[in-house]
Amino acid sequence: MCHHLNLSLTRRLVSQYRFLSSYVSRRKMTLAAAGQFCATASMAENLASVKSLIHKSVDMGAKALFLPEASDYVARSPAETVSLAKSIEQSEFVLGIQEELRNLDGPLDVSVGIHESVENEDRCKNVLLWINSRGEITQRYQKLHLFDVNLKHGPILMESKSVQPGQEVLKPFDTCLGRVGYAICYDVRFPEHALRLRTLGADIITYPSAFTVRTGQAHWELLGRARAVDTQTYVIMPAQVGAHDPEGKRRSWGHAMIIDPWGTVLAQCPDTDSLPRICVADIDLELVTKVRTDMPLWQQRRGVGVYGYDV
Ligand SMILES: O=C(O)CNC(=O)[C@H](CS)NC(=O)CCC(=O)C(=O)O
Repeated sequence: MCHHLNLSLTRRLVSQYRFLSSYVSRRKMTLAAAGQFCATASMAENLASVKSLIHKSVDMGAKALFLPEASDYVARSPAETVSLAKSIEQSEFVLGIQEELRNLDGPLDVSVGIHESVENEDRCKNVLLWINSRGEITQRYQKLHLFDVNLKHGPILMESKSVQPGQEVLKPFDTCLGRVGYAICYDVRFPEHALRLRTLGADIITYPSAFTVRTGQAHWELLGRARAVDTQTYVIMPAQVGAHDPEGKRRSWGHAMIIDPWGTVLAQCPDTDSLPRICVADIDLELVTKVRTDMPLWQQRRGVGVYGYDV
């Protein structure tokens, strides 16, 4: 009797396990990595950090690595920011990443934030590039919203002193993970931008950042999760961390993270040191579809007649 019971229980468990594992393995999931490190004013140093993140990502089986804003350098003044800027074709930092990707074993795509110089202009551009596994630059976005703030207890930063703003939203583009929408750092505070990316087809939005410690403590995770829940997309937030100069005048918040379309933080880097790190999570496009089907926000929006504008 007892023997019988155990046998049928075992059978039931085995068949349940078979069902579940076939269900799980049928779902196509692709591993994404979000990078965190501390860029200095030395492009060569930063390239070395980024190369180590590229290798960590491949070792862990990730198919794309998302790097922070200003991965090429974080300068000590607006004047230095402009003077270090290069054209994309002449940036040894970008050329170094392209070459590294061409020589890898596994295929890896990279999203990376850099500065781009503009000929005969006294300001540069803050841009985000997609570099595919063959080392080709296939997408370029220029930061739309510039971080000009003057908080009573700090920070005071005037990004527009050294940077020209972009003029258009970049249409989300296909990648091995899904359709990616591009935005940078301070852009995360503008929900209209995220909503527009979703309307244009994004499954994933990335906000590569160098958030200040003060604003990061108060808003970083809140904003990332809010944009994920607003748009029902994955949100990938690569981040600069720690002190960028020896005096520690400029520090970044860190906490690189990957958030799913339900708002769950799937992975996060610690801020206990400034070592180059990645956190990884599976991108599951079926979850994107499920969240959107269960709660069809985009069929329920009221649009221009009610809000005064469409997203
Ligand atoms: O200066 C560079 O080279 C790279 N760019 C940045 O670090 C930018 C502009 S100063 N930082 C931000 O946008 C922080 C936003 C932020 O912290 C917030 O929204 O609270």
